[in-house]
Amino acid sequence: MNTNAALTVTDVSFSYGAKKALDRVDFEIPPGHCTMLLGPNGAGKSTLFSLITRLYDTPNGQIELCGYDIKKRTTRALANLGIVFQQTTLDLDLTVLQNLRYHAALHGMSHKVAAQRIHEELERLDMFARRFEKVRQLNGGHRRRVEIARALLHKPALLLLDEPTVGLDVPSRTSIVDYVHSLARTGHIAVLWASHLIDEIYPDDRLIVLHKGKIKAAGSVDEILQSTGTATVKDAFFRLTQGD
Ligand SMILES: Nc1ncnc2c1ncn2[C@@H]1O[C@H](COP(=O)(O)OP(=O)(O)OP(=O)(O)O)[C@@H](O)[C@H]1O
Repeated sequence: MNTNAALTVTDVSFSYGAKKALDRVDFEIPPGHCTMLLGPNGAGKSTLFSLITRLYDTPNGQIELCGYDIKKRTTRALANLGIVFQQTTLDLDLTVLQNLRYHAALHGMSHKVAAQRIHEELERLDMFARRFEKVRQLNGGHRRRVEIARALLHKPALLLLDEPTVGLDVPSRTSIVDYVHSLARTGHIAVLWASHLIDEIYPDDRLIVLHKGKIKAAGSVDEILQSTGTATVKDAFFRLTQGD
């Protein structure tokens, strides 16, 4: 086991009644990389994210964030997590600054520390000049940037992204994909990114392919191409997600 892992998922299963959504799932997410979670519709990605964020209880198996069990040390564990959901969770009638201040307060940051962190993250995302604008006035790409800034305010070790580029135009999508990849590399943060879009994968990313609740493959892009005997991630994905 890698003791530096930001996230460790061990033997996790989950069912909705008789429907098994996750079946003995095991993996680790190391810092310094984007790990792309790929899976067709119904693979179990959202269920997995709901378990990691404690939206659902984990009845079987164990999930640890930076070594803290999310069931036994919930507060310590979740302090290491930043998340961007697929649907926006910003308050549209508050300004950018108000949304971020509110989040910082929930994380127990002092006003001074919050102001400094908000400044830093908005600057890095080129959004500082828009801090007094109401979120409702921002376009989709800018709203996403605010959500990423918010997820990073408390300096999490793991950033969880659930298809954050859905509905964005190509320039906004490209800038967010680039930004998050550089964040993983230079900030040495761990990123777990659920995506349907093969072109969001960079050559040095790690991949997890989930299909019908089971992990079909996990490793670097090269390892997965080699083990499947394919030339592209698209071909590897199709090969791994055919049948059961
Ligand atoms: N509330 C629920 N009740 C019953 N079954 C559910 C529920 N939520 C999800 N499922 C089933 O569990 C399985 C995994 O669903 P999940 O939403 O986690 O997949 P996903 O990979 O996120 O799919 P998508 O890419 O479409 O969002 C699917 O078979 C789905 O139909």
